[in-house]
Amino acid sequence: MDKVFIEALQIDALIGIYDWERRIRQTLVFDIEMAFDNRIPAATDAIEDTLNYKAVSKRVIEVVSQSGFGLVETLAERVAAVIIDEFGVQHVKLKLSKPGAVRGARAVGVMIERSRV
Ligand SMILES: Nc1nc2c(c(=O)[nH]1)N=C([C@H](O)[C@@H](O)CO)CN2
Repeated sequence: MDKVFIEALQIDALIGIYDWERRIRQTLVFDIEMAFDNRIPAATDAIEDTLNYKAVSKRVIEVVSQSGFGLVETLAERVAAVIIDEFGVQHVKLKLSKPGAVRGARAVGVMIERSRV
């Protein structure tokens, strides 16, 4: 299946389980792959026929900026659900990285894949 992707989308959010994390905003990084049949927009050359990565990015920024979960797992699940429910995506692969959360690691986080049921 073809994909539409968003790579290294950086968004500041309230995230984390520790007290000090509840008082600051941290930069999270999202890599998102969304299944989509690109032959349709390729035939029409019309933005209306695409899965618009700008529109998805804007909505993800909105959701993440307004969120305040403890775990990255919870936030990843919420973002995947929004992409599937609001943009009609059949399958999404999402990597949520939390850079600098663990000393010695460039980033930690989660990778999930979810499908429309
Ligand atoms: N699997 C997870 N492990 C941890 C998380 C998390 O969200 N998922 N969060 C933390 C802390 O918030 C950490 O990021 C602070 O450095 C620890 N482990």
